[in-house]
Amino acid sequence: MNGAEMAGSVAVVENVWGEAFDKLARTHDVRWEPDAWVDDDLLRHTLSGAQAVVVRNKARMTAEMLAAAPDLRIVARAGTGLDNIDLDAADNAGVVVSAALGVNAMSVAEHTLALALAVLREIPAHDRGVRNGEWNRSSGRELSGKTWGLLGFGATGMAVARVLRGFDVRVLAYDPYVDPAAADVREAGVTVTGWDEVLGSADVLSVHLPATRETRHVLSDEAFAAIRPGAVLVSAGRGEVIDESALAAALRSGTVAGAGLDVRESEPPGRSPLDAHPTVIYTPHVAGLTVESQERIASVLADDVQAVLAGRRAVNAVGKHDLWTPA
Ligand SMILES: NC(=O)c1ccc[n+]([C@@H]2O[C@H](COP(=O)([O-])OP(=O)(O)OC[C@H]3O[C@@H](n4cnc5c(N)ncnc54)[C@H](O)[C@@H]3O)[C@@H](O)[C@H]2O)c1
Ligand SMILES: O=C(O)[C@H](O)CS(=O)(=O)O
Repeated sequence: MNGAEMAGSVAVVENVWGEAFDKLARTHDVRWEPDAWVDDDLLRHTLSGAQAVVVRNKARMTAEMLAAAPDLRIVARAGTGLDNIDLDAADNAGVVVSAALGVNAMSVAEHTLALALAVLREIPAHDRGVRNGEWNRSSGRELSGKTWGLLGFGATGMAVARVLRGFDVRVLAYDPYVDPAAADVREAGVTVTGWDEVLGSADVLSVHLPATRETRHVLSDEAFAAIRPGAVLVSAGRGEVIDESALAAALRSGTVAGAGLDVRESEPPGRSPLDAHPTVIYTPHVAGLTVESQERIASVLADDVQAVLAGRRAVNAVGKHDLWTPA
């Protein structure tokens, strides 16, 4: 197909991959600018004339950016968190926002378990030791028989609960927006309860909260003071939820025994007091990134982009419109 026959123009402004995106490029005029999110001017330039844009978690789709892209019909979010997209502005502009909600949840759940077990069994420290010629056979701690607390019981919290079925653990969850009587919640075998109970009971506390005005720094000095002493913390939602200075203090005092952090207050992070702590394990925001999840995400989003550009409804719309609605 030559440019004139293509079924619409698509700007890819962050690093996304998957076979379905490659297929989309055979029928649509796809402009790959994976670094365009870094600079607002470059992003604006890349969006000019685009009818669809594919973003991850960095490109800031603000009201101003949407206004600079008058041809835009759909913002396709290759992932879950929506903190970089002004949904109200997209709604007002008649633009569809499609997101792969829940599509990477099992990847996040497996990674959450991996981080918790790595902290409990001190795997990175042992690995470093053996490479340095040491043979330090100290005891780790079991997960069996313990209490796991989930902060946020949406798709990823629910997937963690599913993975935990293979372990002998009691699972508590804090999420005031879920109905404890809903069938999927009851079937998950999880007790949905209050903030204080989850904090005060959990031996492992995993965080699966989105970044919102309400969740910023909810894990503060005050919250760490309420945590069960010696708990392990895993952070797999958004870094802004945890006040990292408060976490560093909680690690120093021993309130928190160790932490597995996939997400950080700023990404990539600068040097941090957490770096010096031997029981802190980092991963670079990869909990949701697996070959399988990225293929699934590409598939659902490419379908939605194709649909909206052809005048059909998006299946994964998260805003007011599932069909482009010229403002
Ligand atoms: N580390 C990663 O790679 C990765 C991957 C996927 C998602 N995420 C992040 O994790 C977040 C959660 O993902 P998800 O798929 O479970 O999303 P989700 O929307 O399915 O679940 C989020 C849950 O948080 C709850 N919640 C919102 N505000 C709350 C509050 N103040 N207190 C308690 N609960 C609250 C909601 O009710 C919802 O049930 C996403 O928003 C995204 O930012 C990170
Ligand atoms: O929100 C998500 O889905 C994850 O944080 C992964 S990414 O899409 O933001 O990279």
